[in-house]
Amino acid sequence: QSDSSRVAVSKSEFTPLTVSSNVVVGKNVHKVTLDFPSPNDSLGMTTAGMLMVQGEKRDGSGTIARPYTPVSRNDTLGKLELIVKDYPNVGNVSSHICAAKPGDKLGVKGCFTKIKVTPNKWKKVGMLAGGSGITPCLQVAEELLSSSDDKTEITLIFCNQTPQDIFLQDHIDALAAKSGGRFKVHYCVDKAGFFDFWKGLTGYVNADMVKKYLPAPADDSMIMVCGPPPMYKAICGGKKFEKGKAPQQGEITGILGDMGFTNTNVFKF
Ligand SMILES: Cc1cc2nc3c(=O)[nH]c(=O)nc-3n(C[C@H](O)[C@H](O)[C@H](O)COP(=O)(O)OP(=O)(O)OC[C@H]3O[C@@H](n4cnc5c(N)ncnc54)[C@H](O)[C@@H]3O)c2cc1C
Repeated sequence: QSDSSRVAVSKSEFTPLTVSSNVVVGKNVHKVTLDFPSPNDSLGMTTAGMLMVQGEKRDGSGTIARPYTPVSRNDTLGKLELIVKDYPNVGNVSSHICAAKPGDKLGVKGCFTKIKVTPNKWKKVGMLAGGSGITPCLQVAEELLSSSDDKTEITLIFCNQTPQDIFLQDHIDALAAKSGGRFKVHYCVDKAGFFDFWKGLTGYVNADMVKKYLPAPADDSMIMVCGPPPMYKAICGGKKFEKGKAPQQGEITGILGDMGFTNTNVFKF
């Protein structure tokens, strides 16, 4: 962020930003770029952060907002980028964002920090991402890998339903390739089907995969989990939702709980 840079997005009210591009990057997955009012403006985010995006409800009954995770870097000037998975025919804000055309405006509020990530805070970080749950994991990996002082060993297991559903693979593989071994990636699919060429992991994430690829429970390690509710339930237990309160982490149960992980070394996005 340069001295003359201004934070473009307010934490207290929705700031309208103009869509400058909307590109399909996978099955029902879009990369949407939003321009800041000035090319010198910045996002003002502390990693790992998210922002709220407004959208029209599908039934036309008004506007609602949902959280999304910027995948552009904190120091990117003039724009922010989102990766959004559309739920066609059922989604509300996801469909609103994915249908946006260059020139359209989207209301954005934030950024809000979910967990502060700084270089060498942990020795090892494991990541379990399901589908669009890749976005916070990518944000954290990019932030740590961009620091020349950082030595964190990061291992990601990126889960999708089938090999065709995997998106951003080129981007993720390129990050790993230039990380000097600091960032390792394993792809896992529920079903490889007739994809004989599939060389990755198959089936839902299990204890053997966690033991083999991710850090063991330790004070200087952290496992980050982001995916759909059934994935949280199986891997670490769901987040705790109470009316009128921000979502809480909830107890660590499931595969990670059985392996001795606790809230000190697991974070649910
Ligand atoms: C901290 C945080 C960060 C997030 N970051 C991102 C991000 O970077 N990119 C992104 O794409 N999403 C992200 N999400 C999810 C996002 O906030 C919305 O929940 C999602 O886009 C669906 O919102 P919606 O308004 O379209 O659908 P909703 O109105 O919430 O749901 C409508 C219907 O859509 C279907 N649906 C919604 N979600 C799912 C799901 N996960 N699996 C299957 N069906 C579903 C269901 O049928 C549901 O009844 C994040 C969530 C959190 C909590």
